[in-house]
Amino acid sequence: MSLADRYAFLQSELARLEHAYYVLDNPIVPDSEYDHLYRELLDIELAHPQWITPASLSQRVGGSALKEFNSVTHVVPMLSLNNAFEETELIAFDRRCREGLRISQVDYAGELKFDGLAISLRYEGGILVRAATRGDGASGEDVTANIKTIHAIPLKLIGENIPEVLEVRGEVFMYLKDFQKMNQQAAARGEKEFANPRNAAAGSLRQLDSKITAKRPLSFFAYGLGALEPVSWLPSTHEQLLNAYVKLGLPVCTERRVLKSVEEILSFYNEIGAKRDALPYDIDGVVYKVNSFAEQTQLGFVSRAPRFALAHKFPAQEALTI
Ligand SMILES: NC(=O)n1nc(-c2ccco2)nc1N
Repeated sequence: MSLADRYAFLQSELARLEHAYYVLDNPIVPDSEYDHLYRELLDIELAHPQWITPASLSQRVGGSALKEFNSVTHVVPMLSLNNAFEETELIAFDRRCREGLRISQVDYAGELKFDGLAISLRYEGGILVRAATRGDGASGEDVTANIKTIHAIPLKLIGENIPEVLEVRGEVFMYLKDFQKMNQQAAARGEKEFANPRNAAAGSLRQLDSKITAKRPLSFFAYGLGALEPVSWLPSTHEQLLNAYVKLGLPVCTERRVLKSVEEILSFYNEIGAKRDALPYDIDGVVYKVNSFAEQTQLGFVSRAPRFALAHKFPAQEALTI
């Protein structure tokens, strides 16, 4: 095998090992084996810097610190969700959808509402080229260098069905165990501790020096779509979109299912509410989205929030005395 072939093998093998560890939560090799291969990759790049591409795993830890964040316009606005707190609001939501669509039954995609930071990832030709915060929904901050440090986010999409342009929307968050460990280490060093995982994620993404972000245990779940070319790539439903994301190597939470009635919506809400304290990350509710994209388009948006989606919030968790 030539050195160039060895380099190509290392790139794909390290990406495969990362995907198994950070996306499937299923390590294939011990950390020492991963570190050994990674060091070999760095040695080859030292000898052949002209071979380095933006998708090389060595590019996860960026270069020098930024002076400021550039602004990014969201061609497809990043919308917020209308909130519901009471069962009556759910029933009204389902009725509005059925009446708006003039049908008697609507399928909803039910998923968790992660309590982190909404982010838009832009992939061109399957390569991660830009990442931006939600901002005011119309424009956000370019946090590409910081996002590239998150091992759960692939620098390169995998599989045969990769669209030319794909903007993946999702949430950057911190697992509770990683958050607690980070705070313990900060306390041991006499440094500031974060109040909660959401603040820790937000503070980590706001770093102008991505070397600091690289030290923070951030993760990501995909749950939405922004720009897409060609639009023919889009499957018919939200559920199928998330299944396609899994095939592209993106992390998608498995705690999701199609709900076919208000009764099923309520049992999903109650089931998640009952296991909320046992989840490995913070959530502040569940989200229902009309599953069919054709029906979503028919329902459209009111002001800044979609008519076709609703967040159903849980009561605020009593402050944990850590
Ligand atoms: N925060 C969160 O988990 N979200 N947020 C959305 C969303 C926001 C706008 C459209 O979809 N979906 C999920 N699961």
